[in-house]
Amino acid sequence: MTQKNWRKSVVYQIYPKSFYSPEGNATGSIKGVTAKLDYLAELGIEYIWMTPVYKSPQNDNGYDVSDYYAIDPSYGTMDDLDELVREAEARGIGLMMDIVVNHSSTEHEWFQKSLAGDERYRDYYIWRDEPTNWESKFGGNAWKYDEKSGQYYLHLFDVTQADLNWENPQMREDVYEMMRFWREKGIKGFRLDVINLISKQQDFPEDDSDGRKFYTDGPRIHEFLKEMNREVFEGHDVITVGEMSSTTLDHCVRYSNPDEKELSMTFSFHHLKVDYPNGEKFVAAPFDFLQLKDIMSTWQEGMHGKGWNAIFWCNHDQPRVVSRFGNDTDHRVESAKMLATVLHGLQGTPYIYQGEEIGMTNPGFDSLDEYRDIETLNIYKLKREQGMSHEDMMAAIKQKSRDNSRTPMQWDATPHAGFTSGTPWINVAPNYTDVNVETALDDPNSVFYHYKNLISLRKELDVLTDGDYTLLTPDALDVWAYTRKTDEEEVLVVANFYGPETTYEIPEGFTRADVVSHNYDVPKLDGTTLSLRAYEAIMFYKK
Ligand SMILES: O=P(O)(O)OC[C@H]1O[C@H](O[C@H]2O[C@H](CO)[C@@H](O)[C@H](O)[C@H]2O)[C@H](O)[C@@H](O)[C@@H]1O
Repeated sequence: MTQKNWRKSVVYQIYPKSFYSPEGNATGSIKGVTAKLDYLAELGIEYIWMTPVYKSPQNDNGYDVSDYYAIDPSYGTMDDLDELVREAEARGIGLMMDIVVNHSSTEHEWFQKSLAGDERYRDYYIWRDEPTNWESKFGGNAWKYDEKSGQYYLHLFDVTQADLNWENPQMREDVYEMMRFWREKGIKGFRLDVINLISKQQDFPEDDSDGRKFYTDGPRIHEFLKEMNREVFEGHDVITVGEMSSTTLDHCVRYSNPDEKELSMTFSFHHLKVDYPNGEKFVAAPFDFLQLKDIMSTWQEGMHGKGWNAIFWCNHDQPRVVSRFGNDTDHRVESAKMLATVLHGLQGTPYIYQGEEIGMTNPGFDSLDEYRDIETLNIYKLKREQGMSHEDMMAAIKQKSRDNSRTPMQWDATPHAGFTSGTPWINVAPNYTDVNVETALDDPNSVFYHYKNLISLRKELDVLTDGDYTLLTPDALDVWAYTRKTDEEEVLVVANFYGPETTYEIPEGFTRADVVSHNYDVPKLDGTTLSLRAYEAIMFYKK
């Protein structure tokens, strides 16, 4: 696939644990992904990003890798992976692997040798005589004491996810060698987990906050990524996306500017914190629409001509977007299509998270027993100890838990949504009898076909790839309207983010005949006055 092509491509994210189990197991498998490739080809996506399937104790669902060269038996075998690569390639789909090298599992051989004081491996992790007050992103202090050596190791995530020491050149070379191994297997892309956290400030100071300023976009990050590019990517047909935790626009321009030779594109998360009052995730709260438009517009303008955004509403760490920024009760279909239109009109590479293309919703679990995620369970315990009530905490979890997106993919209306004939590892969302792939494929007006149209428009209309972005409605409390322009072409996207009907004066020159995507039958357009019904979204295109 050429450089030109990937900028017109759409990536589909698969969380294999919840995708499909043809074997009838509690968890999905690699064979389950292969079995559904025709469905993905029908949608029109060109890459699959598959979250980690390496050997792992699964404390953080595979983001705690204990062997980077082996497939976890719960997912199948290396032969299954090779088959998936081949079968995907036969359908014009490239497989992207998830590389988790900010940390490894404490069960990894490297950490076990480090723990034992092995001369080579001790320094593969970050050991200190004294801890700092840095906080783990999953709650509690980020350092764990080891009695044997009398030292502390750093874990920015779970205590079983020890941070690797990127200052050690031999460790870095081992990581690059592992990545080359996957590249040689025919992997067409790498998604790099929290990659902007790998370079820590080496004096490890105390903080007046949680410590993130001392390791986010850290002192040697660009040097490390340039080295990784030289050692693994350069001259090869692979695309790369860095997951950038709490990053800045300036850093993302550098990470993804082709001249810098670091990465193809970056994920940033600021637009998904517009429902975190005072930066607090675990509080139930409505989202701030003005802030959402402002943040996404800032990133559209700031990256244009300089870097490249990975654009997304959902992933395996986020609630379902139709429940979050749409309306998953009275207007599920309209609002799912509206959100798709707004995102797929933007510049960047769109990522669709499994089930988003059929408008899957948060499951609405009320009981803590139904949640599985390590972050959710850790934070519940911590916040309760700090005095938050069970009711407030459950309201927050119901809205924010990462498990909202991890319920099984809804394939059909049979028991467990056709995900497995066994008992799934996490409950299926109760609405699976209505919201499922089979129903969506049978309905020409479904959310699925709306996504399919948007994916094919990206391939057809160069302006969606190249055009600049202008926000037309910064202050409107309900409408998001923007244009994308090149010298030859122009796109106008207008969306009502709420239920009540509203009006918007569109720029001169667009007519009903220019509509290329719409979630209602006929636009209510009178001259330049557009009346927008609940969650109505229209994309106009003219040359
Ligand atoms: O919210 P941010 O600070 O901007 O960070 C972005 C996400 O980072 C983490 O996600 C990834 O790393 C975790 C550890 O490997 C893993 O559990 C997760 O599944 C990865 O996607 C964090 O856990 C997320 O909540 C943040 O959204």
